[in-house]
Amino acid sequence: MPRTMPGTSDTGGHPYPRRVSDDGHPALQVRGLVKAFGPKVAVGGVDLTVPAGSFYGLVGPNGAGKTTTLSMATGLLRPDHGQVLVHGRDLWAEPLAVKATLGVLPDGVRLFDRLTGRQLITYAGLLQGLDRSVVAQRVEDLLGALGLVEDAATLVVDYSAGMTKKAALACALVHAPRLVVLDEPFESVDPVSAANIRQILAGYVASGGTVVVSSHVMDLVERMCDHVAVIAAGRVLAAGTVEEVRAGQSLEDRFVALVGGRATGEELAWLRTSSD
Ligand SMILES: Nc1ncnc2c1ncn2[C@@H]1O[C@H](COP(=O)(O)OP(=O)(O)OP(=O)(O)O)[C@@H](O)[C@H]1O
Repeated sequence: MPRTMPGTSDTGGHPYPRRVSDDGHPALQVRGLVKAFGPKVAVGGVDLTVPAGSFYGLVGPNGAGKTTTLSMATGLLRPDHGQVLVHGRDLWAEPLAVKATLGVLPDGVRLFDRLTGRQLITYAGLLQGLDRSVVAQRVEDLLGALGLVEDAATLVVDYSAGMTKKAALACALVHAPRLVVLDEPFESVDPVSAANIRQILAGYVASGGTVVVSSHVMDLVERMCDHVAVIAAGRVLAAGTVEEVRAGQSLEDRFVALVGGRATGEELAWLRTSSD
């Protein structure tokens, strides 16, 4: 069943204020993005249109180019070619102004991990130019929502992988951006925390925000997202609503059909312990 899009859904009762109506532009438009690392073409001409108010999944096998695409789409990595428009504004033409409207959870980027969790999120909010009292309130809200209150005074360097992910997510959300781009937000995160994060993101989308997530977990993307793009070898193989892309199959089956690459199981015969 198609999900109700923000703007038409009944969001009564949830704690997220409805955002100003969108400006008619997609939240994110990626046109002809290309990135090569030496001879390796990581992203070979990717086009994506992420409608405002959508929950958009980006899926693909290891090495498909998801992180490279999202890094270029969020101003972390300069494309060789192509254009990135965020709500109609050219990210690479006016990076500071556009980045202020973006929340980003990058994959594997070092945090200032000699700060405590509370300090790190506070620092992220202050860097975005928020008032100190606003930051203080939001930091406590985020620590509570993400289950980090007890560890708020612990140095981030001493956090587990999942706790670090949650602290980084809080940093991405503290300035209430219009678009959040999250690279593998659920990796290493326990099921209860993952459910809390999903709930936070669903509320954010219901209030008019836009979320882009990359994930390897097809079931999660199918349940959580209303749009999806399948990317492999640096190219988009399919994109659209989840219903369109899965075309009557489960998203996982469709993904395997599109991407291929299932091993036959014959390759590692030496690994079998029994001789028969
Ligand atoms: N800095 C780099 N230098 C050289 N090659 C790179 C670099 N970053 C990425 N690549 C290559 O580009 C390709 C795409 O990598 P990318 O990290 O974007 O894939 P991904 O889809 O995010 O993979 P995964 O699902 O495993 O995280 C891979 O072949 C990778 O080896």
